[in-house]
Amino acid sequence: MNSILTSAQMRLADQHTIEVTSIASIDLMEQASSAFVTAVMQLYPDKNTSIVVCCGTGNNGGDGLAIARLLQVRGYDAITVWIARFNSYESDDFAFNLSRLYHTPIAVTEFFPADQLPDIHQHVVIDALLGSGLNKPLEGDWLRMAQHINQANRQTVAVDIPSGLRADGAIPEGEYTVRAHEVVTFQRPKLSFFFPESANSMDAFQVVDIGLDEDFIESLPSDFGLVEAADIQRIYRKRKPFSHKGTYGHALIIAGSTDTMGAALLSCGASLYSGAGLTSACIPKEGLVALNASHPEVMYCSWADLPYTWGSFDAVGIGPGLGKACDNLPTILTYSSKPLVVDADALSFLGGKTALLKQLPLHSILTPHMKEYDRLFGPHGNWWDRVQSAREQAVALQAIIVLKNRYTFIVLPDGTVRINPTGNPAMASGGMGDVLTGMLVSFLAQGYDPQEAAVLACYLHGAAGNQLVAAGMAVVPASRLIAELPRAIASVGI
Ligand SMILES: NC(=O)C1=CN([C@@H]2O[C@H](COP(=O)(O)OP(=O)(O)OC[C@H]3O[C@@H](n4cnc5c(N)ncnc54)[C@H](O)[C@@H]3O)[C@@H](O)[C@H]2O)[C@H](O)CC1
Ligand SMILES: [K+]
Repeated sequence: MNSILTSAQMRLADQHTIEVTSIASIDLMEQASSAFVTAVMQLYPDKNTSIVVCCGTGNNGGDGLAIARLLQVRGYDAITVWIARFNSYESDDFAFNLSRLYHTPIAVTEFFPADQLPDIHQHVVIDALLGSGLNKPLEGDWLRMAQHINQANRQTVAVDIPSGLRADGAIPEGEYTVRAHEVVTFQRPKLSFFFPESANSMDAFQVVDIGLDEDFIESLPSDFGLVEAADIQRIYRKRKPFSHKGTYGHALIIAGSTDTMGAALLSCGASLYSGAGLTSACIPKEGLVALNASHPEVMYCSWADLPYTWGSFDAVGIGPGLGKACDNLPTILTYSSKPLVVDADALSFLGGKTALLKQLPLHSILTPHMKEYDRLFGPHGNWWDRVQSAREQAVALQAIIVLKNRYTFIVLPDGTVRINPTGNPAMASGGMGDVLTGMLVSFLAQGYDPQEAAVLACYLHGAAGNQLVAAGMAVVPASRLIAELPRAIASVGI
């Protein structure tokens, strides 16, 4: 897992690296700028590309000055530098890099107020106004400069973070920032990149290594970690050579109603294709023909039989398309001390029912999207607050909350958060959540503990979607994703 640091922790890592590896801070800036330039050269290989580097006077601006010089050294000869001199502050490394720049042919223009800014005719803008040192919203000259950059509508690449975007904490609605097509960020992604509100500030980001001490970074306590392929390799257990259906558990999906049988079928299919030894469906009888036609391997279990058969299931998921039958949830909760996967209609049913929520078996997995989450635990004005609330609820309920989005937040019972990086907009369509539920139940049935199952299911769900997009699909329907799951699993190990 790649821990994600707050801006204060990033500064610590910066200072630590300077002290322990005895690298001077100006040289660390040079390393960061060099890594940035390598990324820019890949984005814009044509050395005739005209570029304006807009610099503040702190270390983000210092990076900008070094980037301009290094680009010129590497053959880019249409470089212009603008400096936003909106106050008297300048960092030492900014000042040093400015003195270096005067030995180059690069044109430097300093702007005192921001109202004399010339039109931007360059092809690319490099945004080095403000970085992780941001401590208040953009206003006055800074705001005008950011507006000027955005109105020019050029290819914009931000250094470390779009100017005006905070690295962590709530992003207030309408907060103005430079809008970057690409952010080349140093050493670790910033937490705010994973929050939907950052979509107003950036299209994409890439992380470049600038040589900070990785051991130190990983030793810092962090509440947020980014799931990596290596985590999945560690969690995933290959199927055993002498094994049979009993080895991989029995999953039960309680789902579907006359009008919403598809949700049940998708969950059952996902359980089957994620490798559960057996999958049973507790669905209305009207769904049997469809179930047999779509997934003949899946068995049927009636509501009446549930009390007697309950003990034979290794894992149970409840909710997709369940409709009115959610009324049975309180009874179901009396059957089991095994963790449940609770999704969709079952989550809506639990909304406001605090006593019932507390009866959920320990380490149950709740899989709300934003609206379901707010229905469960009350409205939230922004994603930061929602995630903080999910951390409190996960601790209080000793549950795992899988808060679904472009980057799904997997909130663990100790209050820490794993951020899932896989998935893509081609997957944004109905039924995807039902598939995730089936996968979660399947991995639980196979003996993964709930935290492992949550990380594994979210990652492979997105990975399957990514594989289909890589194979040329612009849109990925949920039923197609199911068929891809075995291949996504195979990419981890057979
Ligand atoms: N992480 C690392 O190890 C490295 C980071 N580098 C770069 O350094 C910046 C952070 O630099 P810093 O000097 O701390 O802050 P900024 O340049 O972001 O800001 C300068 C200064 O501006 C003031 N300020 C903050 N917010 C506002 C505002 N809204 N309006 C006006 N003024 C504002 C405040 O006083 C700040 O101190 C990081 O992003 C990287 O780009 C290193 O170069 C390499 C190592
Ligand atoms: K910036």
